[in-house]
Amino acid sequence: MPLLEAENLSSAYGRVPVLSKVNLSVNKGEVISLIGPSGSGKSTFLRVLMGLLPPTAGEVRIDGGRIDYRSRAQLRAMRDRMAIVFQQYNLFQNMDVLRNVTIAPIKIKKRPRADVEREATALLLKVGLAEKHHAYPDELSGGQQQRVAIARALALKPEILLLDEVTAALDPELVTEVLDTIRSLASEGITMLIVSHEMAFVREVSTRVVMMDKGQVVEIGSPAEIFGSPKEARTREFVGKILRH
Ligand SMILES: Nc1ncnc2c1ncn2[C@@H]1O[C@H](COP(=O)(O)OP(=O)(O)OP(=O)(O)O)[C@@H](O)[C@H]1O
Repeated sequence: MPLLEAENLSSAYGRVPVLSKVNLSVNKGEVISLIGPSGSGKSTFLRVLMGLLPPTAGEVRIDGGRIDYRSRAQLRAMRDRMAIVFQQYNLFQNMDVLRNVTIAPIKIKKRPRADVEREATALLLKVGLAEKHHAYPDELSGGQQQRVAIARALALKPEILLLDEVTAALDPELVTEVLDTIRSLASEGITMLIVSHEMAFVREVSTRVVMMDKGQVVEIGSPAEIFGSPKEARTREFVGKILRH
């Protein structure tokens, strides 16, 4: 059974429709990338999956169970199984790196500090920041801050990690270090949904690629299919434009 499914999922900001009948199923261990033109609804799709925006039609299922977006308990349970990292890393400026990573598991999940700090140390090593436990965000580069944000998300032990254009705000020379971190998470088998404009990276790391346009899923395929022999004209056009860049 898929870990996460969206079936005929539609959503809107107020009266403006943004997602229209989106279907996707995500199996455990998959790395699925969402691509498509600006404004095609990729971020909105992640927001609905994270429970930040309700569907207007259709449904989301986790382990086969339909999420009732009117139930606070169900939303909380859903968010407990996922973590999202945004383009803006939004670290707590008045806390050092270790505290940024440990605060939610300690304060919200009420887990023992010693366990959480031990895990955080391992996570900071994994994202290449073992030396930076006691640095403050303003002492770090954008790439380092984004890696702290990824460690902070992983500290919540999500079953699915959602990454929303996490390298888009970074200077080009800092993008690689963040992509390297994501690549190593992918090789560990963490289930991920990625929105990214880094097409070479998407092609390399994804198990499947979802092409979106105007709030709809246009095509889903392997990276080789989507980038090498897309079936749909809109995919061909988008991929062609991007690859010519
Ligand atoms: N908070 C909001 N309120 C109203 N409309 C919004 C809001 N956020 C996004 N939109 C609109 O919803 C549509 C889809 O936006 P979304 O951010 O999901 O697209 P995207 O594919 O992620 O684009 P990008 O690659 O530029 O981030 C766009 O037309 C956008 O203007």
